[in-house]
Amino acid sequence: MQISQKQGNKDFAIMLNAYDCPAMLVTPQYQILATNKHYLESYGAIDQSQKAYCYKVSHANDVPCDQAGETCPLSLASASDKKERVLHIHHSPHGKEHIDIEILPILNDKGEVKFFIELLKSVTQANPKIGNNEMVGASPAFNQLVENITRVAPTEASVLLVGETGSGKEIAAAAVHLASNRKEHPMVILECSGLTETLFESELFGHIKGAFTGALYNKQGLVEVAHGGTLFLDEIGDVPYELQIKLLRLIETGTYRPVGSRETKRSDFRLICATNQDIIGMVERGEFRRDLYYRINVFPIHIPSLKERKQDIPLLTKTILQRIDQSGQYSVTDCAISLLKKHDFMGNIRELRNILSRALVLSNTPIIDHHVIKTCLEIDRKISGDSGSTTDLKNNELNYLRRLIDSVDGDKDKAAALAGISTRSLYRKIQ
Ligand SMILES: Nc1ncnc2c1ncn2[C@@H]1O[C@H](COP(=O)(O)OP(=O)(O)OP(=O)(O)O)[C@@H](O)[C@H]1O
Repeated sequence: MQISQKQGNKDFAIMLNAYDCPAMLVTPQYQILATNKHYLESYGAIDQSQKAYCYKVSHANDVPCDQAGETCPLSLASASDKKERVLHIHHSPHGKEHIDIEILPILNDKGEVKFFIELLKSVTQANPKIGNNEMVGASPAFNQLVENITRVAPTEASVLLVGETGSGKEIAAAAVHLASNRKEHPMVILECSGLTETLFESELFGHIKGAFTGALYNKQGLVEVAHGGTLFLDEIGDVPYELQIKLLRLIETGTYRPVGSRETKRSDFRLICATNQDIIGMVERGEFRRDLYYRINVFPIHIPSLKERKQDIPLLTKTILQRIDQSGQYSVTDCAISLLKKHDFMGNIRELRNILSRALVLSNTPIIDHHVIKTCLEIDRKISGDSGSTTDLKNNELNYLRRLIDSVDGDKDKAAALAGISTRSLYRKIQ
């Protein structure tokens, strides 16, 4: 616990220790009067030789956040006289961090705000700097996403993640699960597209031996595995209409029957669904059950496309590069990043990842420059049939694919996956 000697306010400062997270006592003039023991453990002592202001300590700013064009929790709580909550990126001894801030105004008997208690909860599923597995980003669209995830995660509400392909729906589902009270239990994923009725049912509910031809053993369903944890249904819009009623029954009652069994089982899971389709349009066209839509759509979260968060491209590029090449020897030039920023990423972050995987193969040096990125982007356009078919481009593509195959020791399935094309197309192209 740290108390500003000049201000005293010891009683308030002692109270801060009752919070199980870092907390500080702040005046309406932004001055930090005290911090609790969790604050000290997480962020260290504040220099009290001069007045410590929250905007200086947490943001390294010289003016309050609202004067720097950001939301200021203090001014929000002053205006409402109520508890407020915002997501901020703080500077800390560990670098930049997403922090979920809760701020409580303390009023005197005249109803004037005397102090604020600021609670700071670190959001570990998001990272505004290069990170290992978490979602990274620092743009307003990304911060809004993190704020939504942080709010809904501790509740039991069903979440519907809506976003374009490759925009990060699965990683967002994992972030919700990891920030929930169910994080010690599994998150089970079912990819709903392309499943026949029998397969869907037996995957989800399990089956007993002899339930259908080929059912040689009893098989546990994913719903059972998800007990206590989270069930993530990816591409929910692809569940055939006839099967939607079974899903509805499961969600409404928490009960199900393994295929071929008369026994009714029960599972307690939190539901997260994802789609890249216009699911409301599907409801209106009668392709998706309205009752099921209302069940899965308790808390919808929009996953921004890369187009909506172009300013995250430099950070994402560096992070993804580090994740695909753990030797850490590769770097990207500013010119290459500018080129990436101009690209229209229809496949979003997955496309960015593919392009960077290709760049590693094509680059002759550990410095990935704009020439390499340009070639990777041109190959992409060529593969999707969207550009002039110059001989150069064809040769580039051929060279690239050959080097890609060499780099994975001749494994053509792996090379095709890296190039984002089918193995058949790969064979056709290298003939
Ligand atoms: N914010 C992020 N920070 C770092 N990597 C990310 C982020 N968002 C997505 N990715 C990466 O981008 C790739 C695609 O993400 P993900 O699989 O979650 O997308 P998706 O929307 O579920 O895709 P699909 O629509 O095909 O199911 C993954 O490699 C994932 O790790």
